[in-house]
Amino acid sequence: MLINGQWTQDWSPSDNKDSKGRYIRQLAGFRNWITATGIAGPTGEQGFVAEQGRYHLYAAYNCPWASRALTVLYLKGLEDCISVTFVNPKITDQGWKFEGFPLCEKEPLYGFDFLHQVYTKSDQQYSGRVTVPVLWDKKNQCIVSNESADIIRMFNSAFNEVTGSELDLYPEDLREEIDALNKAVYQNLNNGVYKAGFATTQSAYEEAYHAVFAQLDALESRLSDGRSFLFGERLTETDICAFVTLIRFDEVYHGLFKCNRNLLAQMPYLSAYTRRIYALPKIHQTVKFKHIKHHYYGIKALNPNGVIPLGPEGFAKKE
Ligand SMILES: N[C@@H](CCC(=O)N[C@@H](CS)C(=O)NCC(=O)O)C(=O)O
Repeated sequence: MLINGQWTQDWSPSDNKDSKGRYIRQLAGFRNWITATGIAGPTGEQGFVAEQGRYHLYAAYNCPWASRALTVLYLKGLEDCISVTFVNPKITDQGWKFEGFPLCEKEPLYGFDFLHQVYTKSDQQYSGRVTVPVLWDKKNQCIVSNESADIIRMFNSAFNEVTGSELDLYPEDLREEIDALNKAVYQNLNNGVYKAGFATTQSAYEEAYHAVFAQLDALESRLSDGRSFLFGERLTETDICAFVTLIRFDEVYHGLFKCNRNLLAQMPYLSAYTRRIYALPKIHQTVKFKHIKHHYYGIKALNPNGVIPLGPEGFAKKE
C-alpha cells in the first residue's frame, strides 16, 4: 500500500481484520463523480464533465469490482468514449503492474510500470491501498474515483448525451429496492466471499460462509418464479453486481475461499441466471477465466506455491 506517497509492501489482505479475525475492506479514497454538466455528484468535487475521450479506466479482468465497471462501460456503449487499460492479474511486491500477461498492455498515458504511480501522480502524498478500478481524468491528470459502486452509477447516467444510450440500469421506480438488494448482495456475497476467504479465525470463516450461502439461497428462491433477472425482465445494476461474483464462484471462491457447501452449478435457477447474463451481448468480453484463476490462486497468503487447480470447469469455456 502507499503511505504518504511511498510504496510499502509489508501487507497482505488478511492483515486487515477486526479483533474476531473478520476481514475488513478499506474504503475507497477518491470519490468524485463525472456528471453530464460537471456539477458535483453525491460526494467529491465538481468539474468532471462527461466528455468524449477525456477519461481512462484502469481495470483488471480478474477483479469483480473492476469487472462491474467494465461491464457497465460495455453495456452503455462507452467503449469508444472511455479508454481502458488492464493490469497484470498477478499482483507483485509493488502491487498491480502493467504488461507481462495476455491482454495487459503498456500504461498508455505516462509509461508507468505500476498502478501505484497513477495514484501518486494524482496525489503525491496518498496513503491507502492501491486498488482497481481507477477512473482517471486525462484533462486534469487526476483520479476521479476508485470506487466501483460510484463508477457504475456515473457510467449509467452521465454520458447519455454523448453516447445516445437509453439503457437505464438504475431506473427511478426501482431505486429503493435496488439499493436495499445491492446492500445485501454486497455484504453477504460480493464482499462475503472475501470475508470467508480471508478470515483468520474459524468463527469468522463460519459466519461468512453461512452468510454467503444464505444469500445464494435467497437469490435462488427469488429467481424460482421464472423471472429473467432479479427485478423481473429489466436488467439492473444489481444483476451486474451479483453476476461478477457468481461467474467466479465455482472457479475460485468455492475452492480457494472455502465457500464449498455446494457449487453454483448445483443451484439450477442461479446457474441458469448466470448463464443468461453471460450470454448477453458484450458480456463475454468482460470475463477472462485465465486472468481470474491466475490472480486468485497467485495470492501468496492463501496459496503459497501458486499451484492453479485444473477444475472445476464451472462457467469457463476454453479461451
Ligand atoms: N471499493 C473498491 C474495492 C476495489 C478492490 O478491492 N479491488 C481489489 C482487486 S479485486 C484490489 O485492487 N486489491 C488490491 C489491494 O487491496 O492491494 C471498489 O469496489 O472499487
